[in-house]
Amino acid sequence: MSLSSSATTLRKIIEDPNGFVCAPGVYDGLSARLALAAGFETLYMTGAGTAASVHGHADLGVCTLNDMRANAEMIANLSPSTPLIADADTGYGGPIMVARTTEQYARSGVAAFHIEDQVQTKRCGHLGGKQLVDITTYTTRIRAAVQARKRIGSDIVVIARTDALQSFGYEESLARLRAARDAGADVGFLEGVSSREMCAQVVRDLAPWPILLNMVEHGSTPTVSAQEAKELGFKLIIFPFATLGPAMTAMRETLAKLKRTGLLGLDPELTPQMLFRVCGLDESVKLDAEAGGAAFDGGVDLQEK
Ligand SMILES: C[C@](O)(C(=O)O)[C@H](CC(=O)O)C(=O)O
Repeated sequence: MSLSSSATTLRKIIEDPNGFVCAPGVYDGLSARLALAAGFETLYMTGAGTAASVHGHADLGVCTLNDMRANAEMIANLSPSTPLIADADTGYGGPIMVARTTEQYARSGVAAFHIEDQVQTKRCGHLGGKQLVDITTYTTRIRAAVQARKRIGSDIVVIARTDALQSFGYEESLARLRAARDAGADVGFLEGVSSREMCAQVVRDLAPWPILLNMVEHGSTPTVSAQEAKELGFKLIIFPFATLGPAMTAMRETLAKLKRTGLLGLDPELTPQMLFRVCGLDESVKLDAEAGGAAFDGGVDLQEK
């Protein structure tokens, strides 16, 4: 399988007039395994989830290129044929760093990434008070990514995100996305779309350029389902909190129960074997045996005594 194959797969879906991508946000190996097991054909690596899980920090520009690349590489290689769209924040510096980000993501098996026009001390797009770089700096970032992609002969999909809506309004956001498109970006992403009308409008104003919808429930964007997004003309929809949100609720509830009762009270089917099976237990045991190893000859299930 060639290095760019999942990027090529994603490109084909985006170029297909009937193609549509619905990608749940994942932030670590287990959440990615669960999304794959649920049958999703594209994954999204959330930067907010990476900051929260890797560093225990808020989405405030805490993750470095190395943090993000390492997490993306691990996730992308759990199922190399499944395209992974990864957050690339601001590109982590000037044009030289944006080029490094592009090359490293491509070589790590990432199929697509988004770069935005916030300042380096960025924040989650659904927080207030965002500060932006000017349009020239933004298009320089996009150009650096597009040129790097071409230089290494990768199909990695460059998604141009603008955060300009909150401070500068729709027309400026449109101008920024048009400039990014002219600089060679493959997909547009208007962060924090604030109404359904605007959803339809941004798709129309930039047609036939493919547009991504970022579905952050309880953020700045009205709740739109994957089906509705498709009907509105979006080509891709990501749900950054698809696994982080429910994980947080479940962990909180179980921890409170442990504190209260001294027990977890987990579902009976949640055995260690079941958890590890989600994480490739059987494939690993098979691999060992096929190589002539005998470590798991007796299996891994508990024997009745
Ligand atoms: C898409 C995003 O960049 C992410 O990190 O997943 C975030 C999501 C969030 O924190 O609400 C963003 O929209 O900025």
